Amino acid sequence: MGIAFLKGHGTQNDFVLLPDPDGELELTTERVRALCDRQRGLGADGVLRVVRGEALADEVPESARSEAQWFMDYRNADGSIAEMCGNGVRVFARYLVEDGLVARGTDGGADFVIGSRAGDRPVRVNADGTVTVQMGHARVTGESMASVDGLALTGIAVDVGNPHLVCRVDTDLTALDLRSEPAYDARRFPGGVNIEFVTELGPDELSMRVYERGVGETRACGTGTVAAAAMAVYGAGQQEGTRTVRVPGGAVTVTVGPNSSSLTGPAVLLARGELDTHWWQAPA
Ligand SMILES: N[C@@H](CCC[C@H](N)C(=O)O)C(=O)O
Repeated sequence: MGIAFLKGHGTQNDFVLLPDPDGELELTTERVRALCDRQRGLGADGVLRVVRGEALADEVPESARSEAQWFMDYRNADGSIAEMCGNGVRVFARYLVEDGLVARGTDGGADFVIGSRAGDRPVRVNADGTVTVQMGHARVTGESMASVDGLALTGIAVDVGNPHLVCRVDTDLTALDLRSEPAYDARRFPGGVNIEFVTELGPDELSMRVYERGVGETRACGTGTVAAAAMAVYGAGQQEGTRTVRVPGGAVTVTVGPNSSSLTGPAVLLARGELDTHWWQAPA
């Protein structure tokens, strides 16, 4: 028997899911990198290990211990661990419901909680397959600088469980060269940072590109869209507000309040199969 996997994406931020209810898989950096590699692996921006909360209790910091039945063990494509993934958690939630690991209610939707290293995230899998996630407080923690493609930008630092630097861009967003990592203040972000480039398209609509920590440019970043909406809503002097955030891979809806935020968007499962056990032992 090989090792079960699924492939999914949320606004084209794509993931390999590894169902591992009892926490038996040894998810090494090498294996994550090989799985995510688009030539020698399945190809993905990250890996979502689907594990029961009780099975992972010893591996997660005390602050992230959860009573939730399922825990999202998230890894970036370079093998690093991140606290949270807003697109990944939607795909993770949809998998649990589609495979009957969480039951739907009479309205066809399902409400439950998923544990993550950033804390518990209540989710609703809607009857139409979209997913709404309560993303917690998007906390603005100050300002910092980034530079990319010859542009020096001032950004707003936003903590969505993981770190973000949201930079407003007045020039054509599609022309930005994000093939290499933007420069940022490593003293301010010693663990690295996800950097969003954002243009306001109208009072309720943003356009965003992102360079993700541990991955590179991706076609979407859920936590990044929450950070971008927080920048726009709070920056407009509002306590709460809703924004459509357009990214290269689609669009999501984000609502930001004084101490809370929510993210609604698509979650797609497109394939499932088995990894070869020989490859898993020594990914080539
Ligand atoms: N794609 C994710 C964010 C994944 C983690 C991030 N790269 C980090 O290192 O913090 C999302 O949809 O939020």
